[in-house]
Amino acid sequence: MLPILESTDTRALRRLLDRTPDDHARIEPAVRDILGAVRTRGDKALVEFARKFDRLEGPIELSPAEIHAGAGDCPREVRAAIRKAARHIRMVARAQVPATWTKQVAPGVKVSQRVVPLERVGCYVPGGRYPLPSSLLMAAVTARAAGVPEVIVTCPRPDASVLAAAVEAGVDRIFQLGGAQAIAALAYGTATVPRVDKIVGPGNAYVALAKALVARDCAIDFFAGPSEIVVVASSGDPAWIAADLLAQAEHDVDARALFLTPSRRLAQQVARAIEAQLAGPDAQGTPARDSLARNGAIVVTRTIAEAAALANRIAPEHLVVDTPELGASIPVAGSIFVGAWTAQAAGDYAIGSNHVLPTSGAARFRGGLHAWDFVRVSTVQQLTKRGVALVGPTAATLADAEGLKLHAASIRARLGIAPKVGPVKARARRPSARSSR
Ligand SMILES: NC(=O)c1ccc[n+]([C@@H]2O[C@H](COP(=O)([O-])OP(=O)(O)OC[C@H]3O[C@@H](n4cnc5c(N)ncnc54)[C@H](O)[C@@H]3O)[C@@H](O)[C@H]2O)c1
Ligand SMILES: N[C@H](CO)Cc1c[nH]c[nH+]1
Ligand SMILES: [Zn+2]
Repeated sequence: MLPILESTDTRALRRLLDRTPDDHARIEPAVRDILGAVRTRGDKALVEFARKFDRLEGPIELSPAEIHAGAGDCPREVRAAIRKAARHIRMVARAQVPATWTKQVAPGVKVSQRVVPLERVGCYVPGGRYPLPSSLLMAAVTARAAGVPEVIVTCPRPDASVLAAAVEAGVDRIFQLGGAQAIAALAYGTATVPRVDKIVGPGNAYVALAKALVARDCAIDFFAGPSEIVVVASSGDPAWIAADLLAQAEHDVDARALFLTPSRRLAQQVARAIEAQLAGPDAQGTPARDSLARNGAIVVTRTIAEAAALANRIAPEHLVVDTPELGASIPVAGSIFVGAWTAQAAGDYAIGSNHVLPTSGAARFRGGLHAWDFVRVSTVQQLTKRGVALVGPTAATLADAEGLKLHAASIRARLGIAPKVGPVKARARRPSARSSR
């Protein structure tokens, strides 16, 4: 039975909150070794790791013919679902693309926002335990909606559904690579795998940590590791709450599922519902029981406000609440699911919102994958003679205040104030083409 903790039990609570489900320190040396090996030995190391961890047979890259043939093996109803989910994700992603605009700051002073897609992105698609075509759609459809011309996918074991999703999203190349080795290949490039501008997508602890370690050399989206869910509610159907918790626990033994409630009765009902559902056929052979035993809990709080404050401290990937007001009172979460009808797992697939989300507290500083992850937003500025006359003196005064005389001079030159010059030293005469003529 899932433990029911009291929020007044500060020791137990601290153990729960301080817990890092994906134990970075334990795996970091192995991840660093893999990154180093791929950096120095390229494809040779890639093939060794892919054979060792993912039983790769055949070449690393799938040909376009193999991709299309594989996609054709995907059942028709799954392909239709992929198409519909992609349509929703595309709709949301298109609405997210930042706008270009021009602002006349003052007469002759123009500032524009320019939005240019990244040139080549790498989407990591998990495939260790389950094939996740939905993760491919979330990353690649969004990249395409933002206008990225070259979209590359790595996936340790792409099955027919992943290949069908790749065709739907218009992916350019697929490499059968997983784990830290796939991340190293995308970040540094090898003879076979081209280096990308940015790596996006979720994965297990090895993948998420590898992304964090290459972030010095290659842009990444954010830390998107093992799944997390925090349900905060004082009312609701215990079986539905239990089902939402179990759904995320199903992903990984490192996944984390918590239920925070001021209602002791609901806490007990949810604990019983979890036990009943774990005994059912769908839960057999999944990591859900182990995941809950390691990282799951139900916490009975004194008030709903205390539960909300606790959730906010956790900064969960998925936050599920029973009312919109409660959702609004918890600003720190990757993605928020409101009301009993909003099955959180529907958002994993088909609502259109992105399921690639920050974990391990990364929701403190950002939300999920977004069209702006795939574009460069820069400003373009242009002054006329009148414009420089308007802003130039202000800029030059600030440059003087900073002691940056050459900054000031470069501006005043445009205001008709010639830069100060000193005596020019006579250069030693060297025989030159001109003097020898
Ligand atoms: N945060 C999000 O947005 C989000 C979305 C979807 C899935 N997820 C998470 O993605 C993860 C998917 O995990 P997965 O394992 O099924 O697939 P995965 O593709 O992420 O990881 C599989 C790879 O891990 C590597 N690996 C496994 N054991 C290793 C070891 N001992 N040493 C070195 N490398 C090793 C292998 O190379 C293998 O290819 C889950 O944790 C799930 O919760 C997160
Ligand atoms: N829940 C995952 C994000 O943590 C996304 C996913 C993909 N497939 C099923 N679920
Ligand atoms: Zn999920």
